[in-house]
Amino acid sequence: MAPARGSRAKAPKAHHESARSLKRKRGEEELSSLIKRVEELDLKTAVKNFADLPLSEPTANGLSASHFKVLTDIQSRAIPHALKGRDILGAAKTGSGKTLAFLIPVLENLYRKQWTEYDGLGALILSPTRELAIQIFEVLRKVGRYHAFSAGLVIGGKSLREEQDRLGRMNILVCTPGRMLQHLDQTAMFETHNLQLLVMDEADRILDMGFQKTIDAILDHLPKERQTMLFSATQTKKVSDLARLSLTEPEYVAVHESASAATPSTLQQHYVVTPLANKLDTLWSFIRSNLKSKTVVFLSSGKQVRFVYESFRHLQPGIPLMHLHGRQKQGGRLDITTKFSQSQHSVLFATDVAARGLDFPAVDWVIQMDCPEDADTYIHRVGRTARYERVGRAVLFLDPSEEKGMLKRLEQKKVPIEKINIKSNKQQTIKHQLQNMCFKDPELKYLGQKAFISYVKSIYVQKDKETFNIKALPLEEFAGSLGLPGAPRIKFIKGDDTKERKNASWKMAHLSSDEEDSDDGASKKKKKKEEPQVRTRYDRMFERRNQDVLADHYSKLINDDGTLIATGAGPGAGEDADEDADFLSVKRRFVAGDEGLGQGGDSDSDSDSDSPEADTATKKVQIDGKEPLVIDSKRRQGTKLVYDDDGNAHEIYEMEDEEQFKARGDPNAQRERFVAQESARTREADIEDKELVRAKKREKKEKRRARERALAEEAQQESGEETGGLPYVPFEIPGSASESEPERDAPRQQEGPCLFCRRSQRVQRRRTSEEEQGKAAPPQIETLEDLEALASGLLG
Ligand SMILES: Nc1ncnc2c1ncn2[C@@H]1O[C@H](COP(=O)(O)OP(=O)(O)OP(=O)(O)O)[C@@H](O)[C@H]1O
Repeated sequence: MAPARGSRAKAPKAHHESARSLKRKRGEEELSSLIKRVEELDLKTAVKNFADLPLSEPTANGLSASHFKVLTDIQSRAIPHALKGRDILGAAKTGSGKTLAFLIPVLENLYRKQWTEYDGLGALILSPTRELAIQIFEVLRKVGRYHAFSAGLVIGGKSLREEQDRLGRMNILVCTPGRMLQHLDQTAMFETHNLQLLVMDEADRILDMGFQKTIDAILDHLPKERQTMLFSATQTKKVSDLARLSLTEPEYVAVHESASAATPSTLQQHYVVTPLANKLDTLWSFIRSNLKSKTVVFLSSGKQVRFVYESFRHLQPGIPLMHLHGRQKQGGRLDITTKFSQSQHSVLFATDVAARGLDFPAVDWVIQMDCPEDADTYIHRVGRTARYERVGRAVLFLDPSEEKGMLKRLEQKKVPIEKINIKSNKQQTIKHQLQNMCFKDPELKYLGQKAFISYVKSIYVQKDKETFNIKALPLEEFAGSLGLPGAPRIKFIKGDDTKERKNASWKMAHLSSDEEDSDDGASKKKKKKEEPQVRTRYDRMFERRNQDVLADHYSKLINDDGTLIATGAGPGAGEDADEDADFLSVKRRFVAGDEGLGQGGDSDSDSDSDSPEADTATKKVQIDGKEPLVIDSKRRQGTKLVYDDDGNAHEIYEMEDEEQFKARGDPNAQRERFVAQESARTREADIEDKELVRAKKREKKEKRRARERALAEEAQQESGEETGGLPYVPFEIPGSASESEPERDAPRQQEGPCLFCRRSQRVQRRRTSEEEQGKAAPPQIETLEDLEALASGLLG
């Protein structure tokens, strides 16, 4: 008998459905088996290989595709506890693999809970710096590539609006604290009530005073019932911190606690005693003798970094130089970290923004030109070399006054360090070249002055007075070593604010300007408020360069009458002066013979600058030893001059000899003729001007149209990609290796982003198979935009 109509069509559908339910069943069985294996995991037996851990298929595949096979000590000790949902306090030496120790549990614990986009934010990973957040995100992308979770990077640098749109659908976020709090406070659709895991990398830094308020505010937004994991090479065990985090019976995993040293055994550590005034020479000599190395040089502030970088660049040591500090633009910072990572031989001058967590491959040397504020900072800085079983060398430069105190601190923290001497035949001096360069280049001199001030400031605010003694430092010689003709004068303010600053951690004070995340916004606002409202063009000119940091040397050239030029010193004196006036005020002294900007006089009172009278004061400027030029701002009225072919200046209308004028005829007729001529000239000029305005408008319009056309084309291309392009997706939906496999999350794939996910899976599968066959390399992330595009692309 022939089958009834329609039954033939129904048969494959029924078959398909039963295959699907079979697969779903198999998926469920695998999941419950995984859950059981985790429950039964024996915490006493050390796990050696990732293959021996109860891990989901997507994580296992991600690890093997990233060539991770054997666990490091911290991973083997921490991951089993973390898989069971325990709170973790993880401490292990630098470069020992802490990142995977928290990323694997994050992926696995969400996977076992069958986390989907509808469940919202499942895990929050906090990093103290943007660079580290980016690095963590990249590792997450690598090992999590076969998972279906959406992951995002929230580190600022983009408009809040752009990030807001995506946040609501993220499962895992890697972020810096400041930006995170901004979203928690301002993004309406951003819910955190479901959060399962909170991770703090470099936890001791995140929990220290610099971030205290921000972290407390973030914690207020998070549910108390959650798993919390803290990791650092210098872990906090402070009870108060643990209480703040509501940890429940945390497992303290400190793998190297009983080790004889707090630093990797493959790291050779030395120090040289080099007087402050010789440090630059020593650094230069070191770089010149290590042109085939990769070196990170740590300095105490962004201004120091800029000065050393710029001056060494002028001197051309014969090796690529790079610099990294918190004041650089985000894109630039990422470029530099990428370039340095890829370089074989180069020198990176950096502030402590690069001290923690950054995993630059194959760094040979870490040089600490400026003494670190404490032993923990030392440990993190040297940790940029000798990572994961590689060898590395570190040298600390110490002024004789710092030697005793610092060695004591290092010994207390179990840091083995040996003294070495500089070979005298290798020591070169660049003092004279620097002086010459600073003399010729006011910009460089300005940087040198700023570097000097920021260094002195950094020493002044140090808490450890046993190591840092500002009175013992030869500041005049130090200024000379930077190429400056004398030490910029600095006056230390006594008062409540200074006291507060003195008691604060230097790192905090320093990082507040270096890191986007520090909460220095309020103080910036305050400074803005204090700016004097009326400032003349001359005030601004004088503030622009060199005026706030002038030396004794210059003051000797000032006239005996000591005529004072009062300008906006103190809180209102422009951005840079603001910073220095935070707790140090710079005595203003105007300079004679200072690259054409010389002035005379001395300002004894900072309040001079704040008073509006300062703007109308008489200014006396002396240029290259010539007679002082007196500028009375009350009578400052410009005269327009024209120059003839010989370069002589004339007023526009100069008086003619009266007799000659009368000889030319009736004065009234001459006047009328003159007026008529001038009116005709004005009309002509008017027509030209109007034509010019029209041409400019046309040009503007053209440009706008071109922009619109480009945007339209871009949009077209984008929509083309939506249907046929290859968007890259970091994570794959588990269990979807073939279309016929059960689709655990089938319903969600039918809506909005799910369509994208399915296509992405195909793309990802294609890429993966290509990668496996060695046909295609994983896409290179070159800019922050690439990286952010990954996160946004994932969410469609
Ligand atoms: N199991 C592993 N097998 C091989 N390499 C690993 C393993 N785990 C981590 N690594 C590698 O070791 C290096 C250091 O890892 P990671 O950056 O996680 O160290 P860390 O302990 O967080 O260092 P820091 O304290 O400086 O932040 C990285 O290059 C990483 O790829």
